[in-house]
Amino acid sequence: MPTSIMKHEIKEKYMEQKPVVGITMGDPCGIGPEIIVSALEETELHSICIPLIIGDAQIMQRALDLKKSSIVIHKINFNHINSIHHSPDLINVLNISCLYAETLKPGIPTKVTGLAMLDYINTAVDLAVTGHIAAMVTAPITKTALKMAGSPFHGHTELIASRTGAQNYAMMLAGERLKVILVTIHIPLSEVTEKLTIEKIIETIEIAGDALHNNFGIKAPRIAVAGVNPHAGEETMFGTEEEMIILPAVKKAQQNAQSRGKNFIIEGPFPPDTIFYHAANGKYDCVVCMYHDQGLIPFKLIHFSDGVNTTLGLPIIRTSVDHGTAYDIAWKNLADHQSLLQAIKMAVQQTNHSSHRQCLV
Ligand SMILES: NC(=O)C1=CN([C@@H]2O[C@H](COP(=O)(O)OP(=O)(O)OC[C@H]3O[C@@H](n4cnc5c(N)ncnc54)[C@H](O)[C@@H]3O)[C@@H](O)[C@H]2O)C=CC1
Ligand SMILES: NCC(=O)COP(=O)(O)O
Repeated sequence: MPTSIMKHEIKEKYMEQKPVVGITMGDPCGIGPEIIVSALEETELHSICIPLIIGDAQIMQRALDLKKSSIVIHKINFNHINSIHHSPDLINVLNISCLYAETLKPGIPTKVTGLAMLDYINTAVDLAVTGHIAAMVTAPITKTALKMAGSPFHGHTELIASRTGAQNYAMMLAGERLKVILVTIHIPLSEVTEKLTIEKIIETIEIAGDALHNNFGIKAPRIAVAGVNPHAGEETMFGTEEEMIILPAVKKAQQNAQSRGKNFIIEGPFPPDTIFYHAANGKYDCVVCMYHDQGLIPFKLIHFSDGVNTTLGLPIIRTSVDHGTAYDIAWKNLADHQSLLQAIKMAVQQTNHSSHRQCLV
């Protein structure tokens, strides 16, 4: 057979194949299992990927019952990790825990559920690192349960970074209109200013620029850097962090971009009360935020239902819902699955854009 035809056939086959996306089940007492079922009922999802739920088959069955879904569980264990099926009528579950659905209380975190959540996340990371899945998507966990289970990590981000050995990583919340990236993540507000360093801000700006270019396909990313004080300090009247830390970081990041041939437009520090308005209206592709709520409050005002949380700077692809476990509505069939759907789509998109290993079955 001529080589050109063989190549064509191989390419055709490759195109038909879809990335396996591992979806961690999250907190069994929260909305994770039910939003996973709702997302998997969207047939469009099955045209772009093969979902593999990393969790608990019995809990997933209970979620299917809650949603009155006709999808059938295909239970997989570790020894048969490659026996994944591709059909919108079934749901592949890598059965990691055995939590006995009927004993779980919706909305009540426990050490046992915390340990299970940790297992799902660690397993997904390992599967991604070894190339068994192309990307991992996380359903929400409860940080208290993680703590009860003895984990030193505050959230997925820190845990996954540690397990993959990533040193320079950042949390980005991404939506169509607004993207924010955080210099500090899960720390008390009272510790924010002491944790801000020129190096950390430069690193976050550069992670943002690379991700906007490589993962989101933006040729010349426009990055706005927020101040931390009212009116960005206003000539040090309301704080010195802008003069002493943020402005030098912006200047150095601009120099680095120029000397490395990166087409980044980096500006700031800007007064935090107006910069999000400009970014959401198209002037910037991303706002670099000094602390968690500075970025997440404007982000969730715009993107609560369809926003995606993604960890950048990892050797694997990880996206997540932007919301938490919503204990107040858990197991009541009220939760919106749009954020999870977008997170899965973004993970697939990142497998197409990035140099991360593709996993296809
Ligand atoms: N990706 C993750 O694993 C995240 C975990 N968390 C954790 O979740 C737990 C609860 O956090 P909260 O601050 O209460 O935030 P939350 O996002 O769980 O809930 C806040 C409000 O939004 C509503 N809500 C959240 N998601 C919804 C959805 N999909 N559909 C409809 N309504 C929804 C809830 O009912 C509640 O009224 C905490 O332990 C927190 O640390 C919070 C954010 C992200
Ligand atoms: N607000 C974002 C959040 O708490 C999620 O954190 P992580 O679990 O993705 O690290």
